[in-house]
Amino acid sequence: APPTGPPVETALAPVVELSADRLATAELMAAAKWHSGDPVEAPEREETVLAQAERSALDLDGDPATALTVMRDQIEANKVIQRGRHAQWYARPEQGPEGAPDPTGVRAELDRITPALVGALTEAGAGLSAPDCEAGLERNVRRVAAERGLDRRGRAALRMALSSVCS
Ligand SMILES: C=C(O[C@@H]1C=C(C(=O)O)C=C[C@H]1O)C(=O)O
Repeated sequence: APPTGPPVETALAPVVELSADRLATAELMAAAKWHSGDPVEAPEREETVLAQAERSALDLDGDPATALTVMRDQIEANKVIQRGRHAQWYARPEQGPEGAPDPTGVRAELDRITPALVGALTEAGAGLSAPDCEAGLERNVRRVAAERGLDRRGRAALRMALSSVCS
């Protein structure tokens, strides 16, 4: 008999929710860097995030290659949001952020999300190669986008962050 488990749509729910949580931090990081003048791209930090993702996958008996590929997409999507905000604020400084969030705190939040996201991917397991993976992913994207009121750019970034989840 084929293995039974939760429907892939259910298994993907935490993957999509944690990805949306992760993208929400891009707004804070964009504001932090707008104030500090630091560039959006922080290559050393990216290496740290990727190493943590790989380690989490190994610890959980998951698939490190999947964890790395998905996290690379998550990082790219995060930078798209940050660059979009910077372009907007450059063009219209009056729309710029009021506060200057502490980037250390934002990175601590990202460091909590990474193992949870890798755990959710690991839990989804064989569902990621199921024929209905893309459909289940898209239903979750629409639900989470509606729940959180994501705009077009936010939805596009969420899809980008998740583009390698199904294989
Ligand atoms: C979120 C940041 O900005 C970028 C995105 C990263 C990420 O998504 O983890 C990591 C480094 C930066 O290239 C950051 O600097 O921490």
